This record gives sequence, C-alpha cells and structure tokens, in this order.
Amino acid sequence: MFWRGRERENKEQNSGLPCGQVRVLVVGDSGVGKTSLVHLIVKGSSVARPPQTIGCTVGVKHITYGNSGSSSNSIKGDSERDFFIELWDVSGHDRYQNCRSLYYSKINGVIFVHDLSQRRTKTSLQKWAADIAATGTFSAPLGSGGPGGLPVPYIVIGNKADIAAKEGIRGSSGNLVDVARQWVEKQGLLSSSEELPSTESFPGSGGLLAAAKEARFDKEAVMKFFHMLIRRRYFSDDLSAPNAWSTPVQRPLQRSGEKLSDEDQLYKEYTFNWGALQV
Ligand SMILES: Nc1nc2c(ncn2[C@@H]2O[C@H](COP(=O)(O)OP(=O)(O)OP(=O)(O)O)[C@@H](O)[C@H]2O)c(=O)[nH]1
Repeated sequence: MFWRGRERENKEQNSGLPCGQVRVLVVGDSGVGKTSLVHLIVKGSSVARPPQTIGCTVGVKHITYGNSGSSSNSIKGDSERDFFIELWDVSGHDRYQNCRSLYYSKINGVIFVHDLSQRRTKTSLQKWAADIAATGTFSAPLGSGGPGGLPVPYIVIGNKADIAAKEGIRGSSGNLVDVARQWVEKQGLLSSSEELPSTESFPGSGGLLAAAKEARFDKEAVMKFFHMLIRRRYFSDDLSAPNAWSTPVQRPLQRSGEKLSDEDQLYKEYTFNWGALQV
C-alpha cells in the first residue's frame, strides 16, 4: 500500500510519468577518494573525514531531465522528468574482494577513480574493469566491450591533484575540473579567450567547497555523463551501437559546421578514456 501510494504521488508530481533510475558504480582502490567524490556530487560540498566504506554505500543524486531546459537536454517529445542517479560507492579494501560482485548488479555506467599521487591506483583500474565485466550484470549494455570487456559507458577521474602537485608528480589529468577541461579541449569547444576555472586542490580542506562552488564545468561534465546514461536507458532506440568500444577513434577536434549531439561528443570522450586505462 505504502509503495503504491508513493508511486502514485511520484507520478502526480512528475506529470504522470514515473521517476527513472540509473545505477552508477564508483570504484577504485581503497583511499583514492571515492566517498569524497560521491559526497561532492550528491551534496555539493566536501566531507572532512569520510569514514572507510564498509562493503558499499549508495548516494542518490536527484536530477530532472527533459526538454524544458537547453536543446541538448531534449528528449523526443517528452516533458521534464525526475531521475535518481544511484552512486554505488564500493569499498576498495581487499577484505571485500570476495563479496564485491554482490554489488555489481544492473549497472548502467561506471566512474573509475584513481589517486594521481599513487600511480598503481591507476594501473589497477584495468583490474577493476575486468572484475566488473566478468561478474556484473548490466542494464542497457553496449554492443561491444570497453576496457576488460566492460559493456557500459564509463568515466575516469584522477583525484588528489593537490598531493600530486606538491610531490611534483606529473599526471595527465587532475581533478574533475581537469577532466572536464581535457574533454572540452578535445572537442575544440574553447575559444582562445575562454578559460575553464582551475582549482589547485581537490578536495583538500576548504579547496573542495570552492571547487564545488566554482567548478561549473566539472559538474557539467559529470552531469552530461549522467544524462547520457539516462538517454541510453530510457530513450535510446538502438542500444547496441556496433563496436562502439573496440575501435577507439582518434577523432580530430570538432570542426566548425560539423554538428555533433552531446551524446556523440561524450561517447567519443569515453572511447578516448579507453586509452586512459591503458597505462
Ligand atoms: N589531499 C587530498 N585528500 C583527499 C582527496 N580526496 C580524498 N582525500 C582524503 O583521502 C582519504 C580517503 O578518502 P575516501 O573518500 O574515504 O576514499 P575511498 O576511495 O572512499 O576509500 P575506501 O572507502 O577505503 O574505498 C580521506 O582522508 C579523504 O579526506 C584529495 O583530493 N586530496
């Protein structure tokens, strides 16, 4: 009864359409900053001392998506709808190695996190990908696999850029801002006069909040990832794009006059990320 009532309530608040739900795994070695990242995405603020994750915790990000915003958000003839992005923050600790696959269920997408100051945490993402691909179940899978055979879209986030910078470790990508910057630059979307905001520390004390407030572009990149997963799950006509992963396209920058949808652009970005995992 309770659920029926809630369902009806949800539909009424949502122009008669049920809420959608997308499941995203957040994985990487212990201590790379997954819980901190999920907190930032869900709450928009830093967490001073995140507890070590026991097994898995789930953060939920509510977003609306539909055609009342920009045209890039539009869905064929649909009005705005509510969606819940479940962020499954899986403990990276070895003690959970044998039971992790319990959480690898009905996955729509994956966020891989590594610590820029610990090179091995990036190398081990390949292992994470293979493990998820081998033991997980997937919702709206791609026609062919990505790293380790992973059949869903993913994004790679290098964390602790502040420590890496202090220690003089050169990394190709840093915080969320850097990830977004690289993506935008790859797409050729920045004119020479435009600069993305840059944050030196993420998410060190104080710096994180500033990053969350100022970093318009990093949030945008992550939100676009979520939007793409929603489209794939709820609005895609053809989920089995042939060989989307198997041939990472070294595509030149977007040319003027050439029109790509947001999805196309992100899709390309994800294929570039294939390279990011090959370290
Ligand atoms: N300096 C710095 N510290 C960070 C950053 N991100 C996270 N931390 C710290 O790193 C430690 C581990 O962060 P968590 O978010 O708990 O890491 P996790 O990946 O969830 O770890 P597990 O739960 O063991 O899998 C915490 O003390 C965080 O405050 C960062 O960008 N810079």
